[in-house]
Amino acid sequence: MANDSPKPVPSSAAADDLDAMLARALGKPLPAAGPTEVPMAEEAVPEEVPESAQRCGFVAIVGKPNVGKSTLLNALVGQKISITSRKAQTTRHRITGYRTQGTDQFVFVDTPGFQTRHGNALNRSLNKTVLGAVTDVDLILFVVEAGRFNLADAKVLDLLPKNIPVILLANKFDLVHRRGELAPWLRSMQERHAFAEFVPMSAKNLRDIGRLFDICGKYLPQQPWMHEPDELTDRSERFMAAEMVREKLFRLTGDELPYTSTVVVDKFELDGAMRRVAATIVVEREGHKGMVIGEKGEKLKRIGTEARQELEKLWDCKVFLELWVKVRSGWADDDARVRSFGYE
Ligand SMILES: Nc1nc2c(ncn2[C@@H]2O[C@H](COP(=O)(O)OP(=O)(O)OP(=O)(O)O)[C@@H](O)[C@H]2O)c(=O)[nH]1
Repeated sequence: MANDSPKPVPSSAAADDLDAMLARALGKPLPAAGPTEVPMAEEAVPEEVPESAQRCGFVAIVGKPNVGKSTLLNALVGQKISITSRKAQTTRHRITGYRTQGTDQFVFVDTPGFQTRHGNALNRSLNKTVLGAVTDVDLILFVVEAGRFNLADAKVLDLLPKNIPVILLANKFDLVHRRGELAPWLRSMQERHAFAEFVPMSAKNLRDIGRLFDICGKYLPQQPWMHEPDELTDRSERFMAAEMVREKLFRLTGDELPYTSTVVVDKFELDGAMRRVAATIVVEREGHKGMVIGEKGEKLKRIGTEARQELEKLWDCKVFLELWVKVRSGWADDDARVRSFGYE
């Protein structure tokens, strides 16, 4: 088993050694300092692969909030299927994305960042989702910010089963300017868990994503694919609509709006080639409603326009999107409400 024999880390790695080690882990050259945006992949349908040659497995992406899990999932799938924002706790559901490359089919499971700060019903539900996601997989990508590790990371690491290989994925490597300082960090990380491999990278760098595929491929068991090679996700269009509105909501309101605001799709209809969506943004207080609507309704209008444009791109059709805002105080503390809004 790969994680029975962690890679030895040089005991007194100088910056050069570390660079060489990182280069080996990543394949040369090291990532450029600035991140490059990952373009949406034009999904090429893979050539016929005989069933006997197919490999297929589950890969869970775990980590505390805001380390870049959703950015990574989107880049791996080659399409935006998970929303991202600077606001922690954007991902609230287990999202499965697929990617088929050559003989390999990867089934990726994205998880909400594990919540340690508040014990409300929403967070209890989120944490249960994380636990469910890591128990039955072939490989775990434990995502941290390169060079950093705190209590929140430690709590996630503690949850990981010992019998499944875990790759330490040191994300946001583009933000590390003194790579030499990573050596002691890496040593301390190896003491915390017998990681199968160490991958410093940037989820925003397409070349790093290619290398990550090569690294992960060898952990997939040999078995027939579970999905069509051009399938990308098991999430419904209705779900994607709610997620897209939620992303724009968080991006455009910044830190003013508490993360407990959510989006519920009230209507989803196919009208010829067009999709008609009506959704409600649910906030906890009257004051939050104003933040969402903005002066003369400008903010809400922008949220609607940006979400509509992204959905039109995603589905390649015209979208008619109607948005409402409602106040439901205390919903995130109420188990029944949390369930009624679609959380498991
Ligand atoms: N510089 C840099 N920023 C990154 C990288 N990966 C992600 N980010 C940024 O980090 C922020 C958080 O990314 P997300 O992908 O939403 O993080 P997450 O872990 O899914 O967050 P939760 O949904 O809260 O669990 C966003 O602003 C991303 O653009 C990276 O490799 N380099």
